[in-house]
Amino acid sequence: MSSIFTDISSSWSLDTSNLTVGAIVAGLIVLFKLAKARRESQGFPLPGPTPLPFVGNALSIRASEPWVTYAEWGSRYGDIFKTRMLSEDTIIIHSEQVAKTLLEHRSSVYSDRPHFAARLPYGWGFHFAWEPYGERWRLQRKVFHQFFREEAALEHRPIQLQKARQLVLDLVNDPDNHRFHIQRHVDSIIMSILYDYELSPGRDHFVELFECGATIAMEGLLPENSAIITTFPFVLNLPTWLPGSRFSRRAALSKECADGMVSAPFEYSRKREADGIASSAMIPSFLRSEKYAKDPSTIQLFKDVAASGFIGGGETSTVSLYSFCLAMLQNLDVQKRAQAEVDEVVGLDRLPNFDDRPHLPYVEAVLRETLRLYPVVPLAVAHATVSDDVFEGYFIPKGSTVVPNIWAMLHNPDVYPEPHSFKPERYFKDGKLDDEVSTSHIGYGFGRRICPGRYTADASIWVAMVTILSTLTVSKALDDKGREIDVDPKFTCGVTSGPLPFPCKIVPRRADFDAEKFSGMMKDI
Ligand code: HEM
Repeated sequence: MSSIFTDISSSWSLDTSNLTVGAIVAGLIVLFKLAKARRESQGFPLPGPTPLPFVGNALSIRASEPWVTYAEWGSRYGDIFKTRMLSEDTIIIHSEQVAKTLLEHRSSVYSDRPHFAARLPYGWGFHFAWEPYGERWRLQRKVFHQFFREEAALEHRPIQLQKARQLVLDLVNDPDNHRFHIQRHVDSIIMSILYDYELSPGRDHFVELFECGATIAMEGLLPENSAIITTFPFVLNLPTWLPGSRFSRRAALSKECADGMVSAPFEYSRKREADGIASSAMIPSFLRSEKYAKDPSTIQLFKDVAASGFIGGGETSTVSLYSFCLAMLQNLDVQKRAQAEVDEVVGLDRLPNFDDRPHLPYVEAVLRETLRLYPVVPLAVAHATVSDDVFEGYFIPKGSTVVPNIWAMLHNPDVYPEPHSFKPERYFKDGKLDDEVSTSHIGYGFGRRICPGRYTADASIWVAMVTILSTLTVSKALDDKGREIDVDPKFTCGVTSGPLPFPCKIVPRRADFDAEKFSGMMKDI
């Protein structure tokens, strides 16, 4: 009897607790829906292409140039719209004006980064481009700023000048490997500034480490792969021997490379410092500061920031210079006019330097047009919101991924008539450079996340360009019958985009301009 009673009472109490739990859950759902409805009633949902079940809009996006698809959608749906990749929504900003309003004027809301599920498993916690908006990011940016802000970047000029001249010498000696020399030139600048490290001849082992880390990590950080990893996080934990375990295998390899690239060049600087070799580069300067250089968390901070600098600055500046070569090859008239300006201002007996810059407006316009026609980071780095927002009646929820389509902004025919043509003249009004026209600096992004390496990038690219213009001619390569090979450029697609290797001929502009004469001219630095 008592056991029956106990059974009944326990089953009754079970029912009661079931009911209670059910009521709480139902109450929570109602509350959640009410809260969501209240939030959403603050504004309308954003327009955008209708997503298909499961895949969203993924199948309609041009895989090799997603920014072109987004530009077409921008013309249809307006300056801000929403698209969906698998289960992830992304807000695309189509116009510069909206980008400035949201990412700059409301930067306290729009300066976060989306959560990339691949970031930590791929070993990329070090890179502050993907660090969430918060105290750690602020510290990283502050450290970086000390060495790369506008005035500090002036200190890099002797290195940039010397490396630009070395680049020309390398191109004279070995023109066929132009892509390699451009990349090496950019890497050598950034490694000098960060670690006071001179690249070894040929392939350099630190650079190889960075390349290995970046190549694998970029795969994981690509939006489509990131969407797969976010939607099916278990793919990162599959045993590496299982078929289909590609993501977990790549993550393990990526982490190994990332750990190496953060530590190895730092240890190189540490050893040189211990050997008493003085340098004003970023890491050696840090190692000399008694106050900070013994604290493990500060050491890690500097290691991470320096590696972020190499990753942020290597590929981007290389791609810009390579795009410049492509533009010169395809626009010989522009190249001739820029060369004539350099000859007139600099003369034929010396090489250009930074003091010449204000006197070379056409070269300046060539630089702007290169960064406009070939934006290196066409979709910037995605921003994210830290709180709900309403913009022109549209509701933008907290945690939204927000992507400025820099490519669309720089190809807007209302601002840049004939946007697909290379026309430096567009920046002139009444014979003078007109700063009103130029918004090509938006290639460096927006607001609190704007590229902190932009002053260094701008100076590195300018001095390399002007040194090439003063000494070399870039033109179409010839086939074995002596006919010019036309170039139909193809572009890479990732976080950065730039020309795939193309044939080209690089020759000294004057017959007497050989490596020996050139080496002599380099001595005026
Ligand atoms: C042509 C050259 C370059 C271009 C076009 C470029 C472009 C960009 C863009 C579009 C962003 C994202 C901005 C945003 O989120 O709105 C960015 C971020 C960044 N760039 Fe650059 N960049 C260049 C060169 C450099 C150089 C030389 C360095 C280092 C010396 C560098 C370091 C960084 C870093 C660390 C970030 C992350 C900033 C953050 O999230 O707070 N970049 N860059």
